[in-house]
Amino acid sequence: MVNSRAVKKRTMSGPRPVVLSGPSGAGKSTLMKRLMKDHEDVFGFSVSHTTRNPRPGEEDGKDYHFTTKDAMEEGIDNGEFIENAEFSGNLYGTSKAAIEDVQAKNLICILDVDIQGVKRIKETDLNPIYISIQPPSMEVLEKRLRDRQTETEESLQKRLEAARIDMELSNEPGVFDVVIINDDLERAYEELKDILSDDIQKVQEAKS
Ligand SMILES: Nc1ncnc2c1ncn2[C@@H]1O[C@H](COP(=O)(O)OP(=O)(O)OP(=O)(O)O)[C@@H](O)[C@H]1O
Ligand SMILES: Nc1nc2c(ncn2[C@@H]2O[C@H](COP(=O)(O)O)[C@@H](O)[C@H]2O)c(=O)[nH]1
Repeated sequence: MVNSRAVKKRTMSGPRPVVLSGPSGAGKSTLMKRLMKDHEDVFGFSVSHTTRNPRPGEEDGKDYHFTTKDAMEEGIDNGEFIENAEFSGNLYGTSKAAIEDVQAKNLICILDVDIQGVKRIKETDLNPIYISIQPPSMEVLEKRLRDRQTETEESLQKRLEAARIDMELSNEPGVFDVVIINDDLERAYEELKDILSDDIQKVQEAKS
């Protein structure tokens, strides 16, 4: 892991993208939504494709592009995705268009992907900042996932199994630039904001 100063570099082509990863239920969406709400016109979300069913309140085209396995596989075969992975029995993927849509607006592109996505993005020239959001423990993670009431018992067990692998890999040197333990939400959010503060300021200055 390098210090946060070292990850505050930017690509020449515009704001450097941010990859948020970490176990399902660790708090990625919670932190990301707050970051985007508090910094309007700074961040843009890379809307992934998925074959899973929408949860109550999720909007097609905003939270995900909800699609079928056949359509997604066709898109993958046509080279429309920079990465894709199977997670908890469903396909997920980042389309090139999802990233281009954000970059065209000169916003910091945020990608929310699992650990497989992280590995695949490392094979591309996207050059994002890699941030892992981790829960304080497996017990806390399981409680958060159960309390969220979005998973069947089968899906929950698959997610916990994936989380064990994720938690091990996230500690390997060089995988992530920064690992944030999301125990106290306020503290985790302050840490995330601090890591991105230079990038946020540069986008704000460019717009003023
Ligand atoms: N620091 C925290 N303390 C307590 N609860 C939290 C904290 N952070 C997030 N939560 C809660 O934990 C649950 C999981 O959070 P969230 O949905 O943001 O996780 P996620 O990492 O985005 O999961 P997924 O990858 O499945 O989308 C939510 O109900 C959220 O309100
Ligand atoms: N490799 C990818 N992983 C993705 C993508 N979009 C989301 N995800 C990850 O999937 C799990 C489960 O998400 P959920 O919304 O069903 O709870 C989570 O870890 C996400 O980070 C993607 O495009 N590629």
